[in-house]
Amino acid sequence: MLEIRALRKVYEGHGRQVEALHNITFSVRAGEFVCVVGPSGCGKTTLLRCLGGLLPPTSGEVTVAGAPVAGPPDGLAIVFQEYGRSLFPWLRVAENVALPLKSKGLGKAQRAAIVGESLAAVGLADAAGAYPWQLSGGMQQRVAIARALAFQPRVLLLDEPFAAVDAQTRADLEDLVRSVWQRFGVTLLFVTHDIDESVYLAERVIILSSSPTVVVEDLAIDLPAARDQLTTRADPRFIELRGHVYAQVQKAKRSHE
Ligand SMILES: Nc1ncnc2c1ncn2[C@@H]1O[C@H](COP(=O)(O)OP(=O)(O)OP(=O)(O)O)[C@@H](O)[C@H]1O
Repeated sequence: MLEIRALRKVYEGHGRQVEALHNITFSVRAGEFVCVVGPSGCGKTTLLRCLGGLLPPTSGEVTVAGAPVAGPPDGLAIVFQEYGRSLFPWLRVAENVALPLKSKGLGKAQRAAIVGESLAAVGLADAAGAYPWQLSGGMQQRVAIARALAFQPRVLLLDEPFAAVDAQTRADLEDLVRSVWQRFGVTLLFVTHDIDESVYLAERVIILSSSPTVVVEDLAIDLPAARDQLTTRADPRFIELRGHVYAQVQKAKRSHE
């Protein structure tokens, strides 16, 4: 579903060059849940922007469902880290969630049904009439997830979506994203710098090095599909996997110092 081949991205400007991505190759099959983890500043956001068609690569190729990405691909939605800036404060929650449906040419009743279903999926059916600024940070991020779901994407990209919420809310949102993935069968690429989060969430973890950024390892997460914040995180296999990812990230950092 997602193919990234020899992707390189160099930012140029003000007389200097920053090579954010050196050479990235990996793919994500339809319906997979893959996390990308790597040290701060290694180019995770740059990678997602290239995938989402928001940024042209310097070289290499990115395809979504077989089609080369030249602009935002059909059927792809992105949830950003900064929920505060991604929702419109002058629109009510339901209106924010309805926004991506405008271009789909659906009738009013159909739009309302999809909005209601998406809000219910994130546990916010009661908040439809509220304004985003009346909600907590975690609730606002759930609205952003509902908006992405309303679009009924085949591919969902999430860029450190829980970085700005407290630990308890973060755990709830992690479980929400896994249940959404299981229920809607969407292909999901989730970027995080949090090693525990990547192992808890994904079926596969792509570990990136620091700059010049390459894929260090493509690791299958062979934990049971039913995950639980208490039992999964206490599972010896979880502890082994997170230890392995941690060591790889540390090694990747050291090799560039
Ligand atoms: N628009 C830009 N112009 C120039 N350099 C940029 C631009 N955007 C990002 N960079 C540089 O590219 C590198 C990768 O940035 P990016 O934001 O993709 O990393 P990241 O892994 O998402 O970082 P973090 O984990 O801190 O969010 C950094 O060195 C950053 O300074």
